[in-house]
Amino acid sequence: MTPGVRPLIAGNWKMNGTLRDAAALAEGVRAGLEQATGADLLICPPFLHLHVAAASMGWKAVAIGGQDCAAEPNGAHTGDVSAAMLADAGCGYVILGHSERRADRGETDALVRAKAEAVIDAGLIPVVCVGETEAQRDSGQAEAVVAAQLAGSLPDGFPAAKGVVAYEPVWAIGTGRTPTEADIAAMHARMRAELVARFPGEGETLRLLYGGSVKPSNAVAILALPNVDGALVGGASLKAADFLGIAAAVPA
Ligand SMILES: O=C(CO)COP(=O)(O)O
Repeated sequence: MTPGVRPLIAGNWKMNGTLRDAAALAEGVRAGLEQATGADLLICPPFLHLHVAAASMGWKAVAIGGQDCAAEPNGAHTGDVSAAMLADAGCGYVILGHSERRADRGETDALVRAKAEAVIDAGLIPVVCVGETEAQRDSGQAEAVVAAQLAGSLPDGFPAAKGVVAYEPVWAIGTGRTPTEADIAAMHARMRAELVARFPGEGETLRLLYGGSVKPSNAVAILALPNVDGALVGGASLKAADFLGIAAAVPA
């Protein structure tokens, strides 16, 4: 953790569940909130489940986020959802540039940057994801790849003091594999250095999340690492007890 920075535990529900499931999961998270945690909590349901999750949450105990948004503010963009629509639905955050979108939808750093600008314009906080593939790590390029993604994906107007960046190694997502603690710490130190150089005076307190096979059993060790200011959780965020168990790894 970074001294003086309040950690963020974020759940990315991806494309899972029904409306009923979303309401029950949000309710489960809300009901377990007495569990002590020193972290802010964020859940990111599918678009169609945002409203029911926000309503079930009581709209404020836990922040709500989208998993993506359009780069354009409105207009003739069939099938897209704007940042302003997400704000209207109760969102405070938007995940951008997740590796599944970079891989499945061909999202480039430039598109992620344009989306981040749209999110900032709508008054929301971007959660920008970066991370190397296994081949890139094996060939010793991991830090260079992540540094380039950061440079290309973050707009100059990135609200670094309150913005969020998530390091999610592609090969650790949904696989049960994680980098060593030393590798996570080294990557987060490199990212912090890049961010401080680009956003002096603000990059120091930007929340740097780790994501990729985080679960209650490894959360204490990962969240204790320097420059790890929270977690972006996929599979384990679909069970309220597991998500809250990860949040409980942050000392109250
Ligand atoms: O992609 C992730 C969060 O955005 C991580 O997913 P898992 O926690 O399922 O590995």
